[in-house]
Amino acid sequence: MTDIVWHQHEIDQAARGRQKNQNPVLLWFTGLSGSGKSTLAGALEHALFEAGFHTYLLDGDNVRHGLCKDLGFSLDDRDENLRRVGEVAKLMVDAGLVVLSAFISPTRAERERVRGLFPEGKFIEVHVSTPLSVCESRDPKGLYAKARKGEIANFTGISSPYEDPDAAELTIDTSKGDLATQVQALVDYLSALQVIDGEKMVAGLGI
Ligand SMILES: Nc1ncnc2c1ncn2[C@@H]1O[C@H](COP(=O)(O)OS(=O)(=O)O)[C@@H](OP(=O)(O)O)[C@H]1O
Ligand SMILES: Nc1ncnc2c1ncn2[C@@H]1O[C@H](COP(=O)(O)OP(=O)(O)O)[C@@H](O)[C@H]1O
Repeated sequence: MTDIVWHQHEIDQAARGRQKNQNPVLLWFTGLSGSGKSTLAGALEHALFEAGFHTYLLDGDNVRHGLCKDLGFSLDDRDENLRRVGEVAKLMVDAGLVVLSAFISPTRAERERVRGLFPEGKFIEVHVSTPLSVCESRDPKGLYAKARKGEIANFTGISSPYEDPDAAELTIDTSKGDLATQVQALVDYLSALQVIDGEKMVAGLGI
């Protein structure tokens, strides 16, 4: 590795962001299975896309069909899953995009490692803090029932740990309030940070 030297290209992240009228960042949604990560990230992406912003949503279930299909759910495999996703997200932010990611990402160390890939302010951690009891009662994929019966090993919240973030930029419990209000809170945060120009958002957010 010592013989490999970084090549600084002329077109950089700031230039790509300017071209797209946005300030590229990574919004990292973390929380239990069924907490609402994909729903929230998907609704926010929809609202941003409708307003003309340039986005990409990286979703755990989807990434595990390709880039990470060789990985399971041991803590080591999750670590490698999130290492790869962090690096891919970094490239996408560098490409000028507002990147959203929806991964359980159960440990503080994994999330802090991804945060460490970005300058201050570019990694926005969103803790989807919906309680385990609510996630388990939703059980949209029937996975909690299988985990309780011992048919799935290492299931987050049941037989594998989830560590709550200490200092997430935002915390959203989807068992309270409605989706439109939650998405509006995210949009307001991005506008305040000048990631996007909030004036461009379409009324109703497309929800
Ligand atoms: N053992 C176990 N534990 C947790 N989740 C499981 C497991 N097995 C399969 N699934 C399904 O995989 C989705 C989570 O994948 P992630 O890549 O987000 O997980 S991780 O960040 O690497 O921990 C998760 O998706 P979400 O429900 O969208 O969170 C589950 O559908
Ligand atoms: N903001 C929300 N408000 C109310 N219910 C929600 C919300 N987001 C998700 N849900 C419910 O929770 C279930 C799981 O959501 P999902 O986004 O798939 O979670 P995750 O990606 O964290 O596994 C959905 O099928 C839906 O019924």
